[in-house]
Amino acid sequence: MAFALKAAATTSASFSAAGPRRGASAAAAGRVSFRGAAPVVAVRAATVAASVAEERRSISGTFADLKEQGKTALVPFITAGDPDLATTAKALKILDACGADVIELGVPYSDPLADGPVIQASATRALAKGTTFEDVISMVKEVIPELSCPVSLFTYYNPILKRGIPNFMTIVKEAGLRGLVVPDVPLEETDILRSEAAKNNLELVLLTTPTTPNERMEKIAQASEGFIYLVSTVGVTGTRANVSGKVQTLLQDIKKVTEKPVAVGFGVSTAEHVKQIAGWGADGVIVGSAVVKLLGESASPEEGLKKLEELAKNLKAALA
Ligand SMILES: O=P(O)(O)OC[C@@H](O)[C@@H](O)c1c[nH]c2ccccc12
Repeated sequence: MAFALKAAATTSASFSAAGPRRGASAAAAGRVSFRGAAPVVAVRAATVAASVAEERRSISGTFADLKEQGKTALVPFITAGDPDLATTAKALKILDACGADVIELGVPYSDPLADGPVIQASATRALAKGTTFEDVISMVKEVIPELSCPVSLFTYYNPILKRGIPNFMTIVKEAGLRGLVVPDVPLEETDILRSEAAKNNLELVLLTTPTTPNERMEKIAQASEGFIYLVSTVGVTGTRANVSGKVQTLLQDIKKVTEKPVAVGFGVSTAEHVKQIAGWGADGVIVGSAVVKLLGESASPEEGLKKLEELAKNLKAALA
C-alpha cells in the first residue's frame, strides 16, 4: 500500500491562532465585531468571517488548532450503512459530541483489499442492506450541518473512477465533506485526484506504511494534505493486542522531513494504545475496527450506539 495527500496546510495555519477551533464561534465573533459597519463593509467582513469559519472546519485547520493546544486528535472510522444509514447518522452525531476531532466515514465496498475481517464484514452487511454511494451522500448532506468536526470520506478508487474524478469530487464537496482517503491509489497516480480535490476544497490524505522506503515516505509526506496517515503495521486493518514499538521510530522519521501532522492507524483500539501513541508524539490516532465492531455486532442499533459513546468518551479522556 502507498498513499498520499496534498499541501493543505497553506491556508489553515494562518487561521489557527484565533480562538476556539470550530466554525460557530468564528461566525459569532463576526456578528459582534461587524455590528454597525456600513453595509458594503459588513458584507465583505461577513464573507471573510464565513471563509474563516469554513477554513477552521478543514482537516488541516483542525489539526493546527489542536497542535496549539498541545492535543492529539481522535479520528474514529465508521462504515456507512452498518447496521443501517439512520444509525450511521446517529453515530456521526455521537462521535462529534464525544469530541471526535475528525471522522473518517467509509463507503462500503465489495473488494476492500486493505481491510481485515471486522471492516470487511461491516462493508458486506452495509451492501447487503442495499446501501449505495448515493444513499451515503444523501445522509451525509443532512447530517454534516449538525456536526462541528470535519468529516473525511474513505473510499476505494473504483467508485471514484466509475463516476469520473471531477464529478465525484463535486458530489463529495457538495455533501459538505472536507477530505478524502483512497487507500488503493499509489502516490504516482494521485496528482489528478489531488488537483480535482483541491478545486473542491477537499484535502487528500495519503498513507505511508512501515515498509515504505524513506525516500518514498518523504514524497508522500510532501504530497499529503490534512494529515499524513501512518499505517502502524504491515497487513490489514483490525484490532491488535499491542501497538508496534516501531511506530515511535517511524514517527520520528516522518517528523524529520515534514511539519505536517501525522496520525497513526491500524490496530489502535484502546485507551492505552492511544495514550502510548500520543506519548510518542503523534498528532492523531485513528480507531476503526474497534468502533465498527461495536456498531455492527451489537444486539441492537441502540446498544451499539451506547457502547460507541462509552468507547469514544474513554478514548477522548485518554487524550485529555
Ligand atoms: O481498523 P483499524 O485497525 O482500527 O484501522 C483503521 C481504519 O479502520 C481505517 O482508517 C481504515 C478502514 N479501512 C482502511 C483501509 C486502508 C487504510 C485504512 C483503513
